[in-house]
Amino acid sequence: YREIVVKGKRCTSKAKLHGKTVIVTAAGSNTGIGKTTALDLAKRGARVILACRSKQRGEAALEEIKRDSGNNQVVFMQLDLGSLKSVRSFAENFLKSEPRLDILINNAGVQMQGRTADGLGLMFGVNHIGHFLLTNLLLEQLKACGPSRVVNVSSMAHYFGKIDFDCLNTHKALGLGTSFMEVLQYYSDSKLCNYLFTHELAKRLKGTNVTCYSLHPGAINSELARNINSTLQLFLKPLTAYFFKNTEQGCQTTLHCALQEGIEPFSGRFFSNCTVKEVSDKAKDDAASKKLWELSERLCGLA
Ligand SMILES: NC(=O)c1ccc[n+]([C@@H]2O[C@H](COP(=O)([O-])OP(=O)(O)OC[C@H]3O[C@@H](n4cnc5c(N)ncnc54)[C@H](O)[C@@H]3O)[C@@H](O)[C@H]2O)c1
Repeated sequence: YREIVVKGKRCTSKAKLHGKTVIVTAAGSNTGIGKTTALDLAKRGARVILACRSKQRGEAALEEIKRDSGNNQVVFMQLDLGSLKSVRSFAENFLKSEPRLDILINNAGVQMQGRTADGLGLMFGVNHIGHFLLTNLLLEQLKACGPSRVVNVSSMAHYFGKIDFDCLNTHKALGLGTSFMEVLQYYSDSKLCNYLFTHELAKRLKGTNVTCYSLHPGAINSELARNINSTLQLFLKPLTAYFFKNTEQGCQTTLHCALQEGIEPFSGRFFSNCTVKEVSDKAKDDAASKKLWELSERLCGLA
C-alpha cells in the first residue's frame, strides 16, 4: 500500500526553468503542498512568486525556499483569494512588476465554513471564484508568454460534488453549526467547480499556446482539515501520517501537469498519480461548465 498508493508515481520531467516565471498560490504553509511545489520549481531555476495570504508565513517560506534551492529569484506577493479586491490588486502588482508568466499554479484551498470578504461561501469563494478571477486577469500575460500552462489543484472529492444552479448552493455561506458532512459536500462542490472551470478554460484556449489541467494530488498529510473536531484529529493524526502522502510526494502530480513534455493534447483533462484519468459524467457536462463560467464572470464583475 505504502509503495503504490503513498509513494505513487513521481514527476519524471527534467525540465529546467531558467528565465521562466511561475506563480504558486498558497506556497507559504509549512504543512501544505504549495511550498514543496514552489521549492521544486525554484530548484529548476524558475523565478517563483509565492502568492500567500499571510505576509509572515510567506516571507518565512521565501527565506527557506531561497536557502534550500540556492535560487534567489523567489518573491513573496500578498494574495487573499477570499477577497476579489485583493485578487485584483495582486494581479495589478504582478503585471506591473513582472515581465512574464509561464506557469500559474492555482493550489490554495480551504475546507471550512465561513464566508469571503465579498459574502460568498468560503469554499466556493476561495477554491473557485478567487482562482477564476486570478486566472482571467493573468490570461493575456500567459498568452503573450506561451507556451504556458494553468494548473488547477482540484481533488477526487469532485466525484461527490454537485452544481445546483437553482439554489446556487455552491456559494451559499455556511454558518456556525454546519455539520461536518455539509462542509465535505460544499468542499466537493468547490472541487467540481475546479474541474468544470478547467474543462471550459481549455475550450476557450483552443488555438492559443496556453494549456490547462486539473488534478488530484493524492491524500496528503497536510492540515487542510484543520477545522475538524480536535479529539478526532488526535485519533486521525497517526493514521494520516502513516497512510497519506507527505507534501513532497503530494506535489508530484502538480509538477507533472506544470512540466511534463507532451501532455498538451490533454489540455482540460484531470490527472491523478501523474496520469490522465477519466472523470464522472457530471464533470464532463459542457452546459454546466459554460453556465458556471458565466455565473463566475458575473460574481467577479468580469461580465
Ligand atoms: N490534503 C489533501 O489530502 C488534499 C486532497 C485533495 C486535494 N487537495 C487540495 O490541495 C490543495 C492544497 O491543500 P493542502 O493539502 O496543501 O492544504 P493546506 O491547508 O496546507 O494548504 C492550503 C493553503 O491554502 C491557503 N489559503 C487558504 N485560504 C486562502 C486565501 N483566502 N487566500 C490565499 N491562500 C489561502 C492556506 O493558507 C494554505 O496555505 C488544496 O486546493 C486542496 O483542496 C488536498
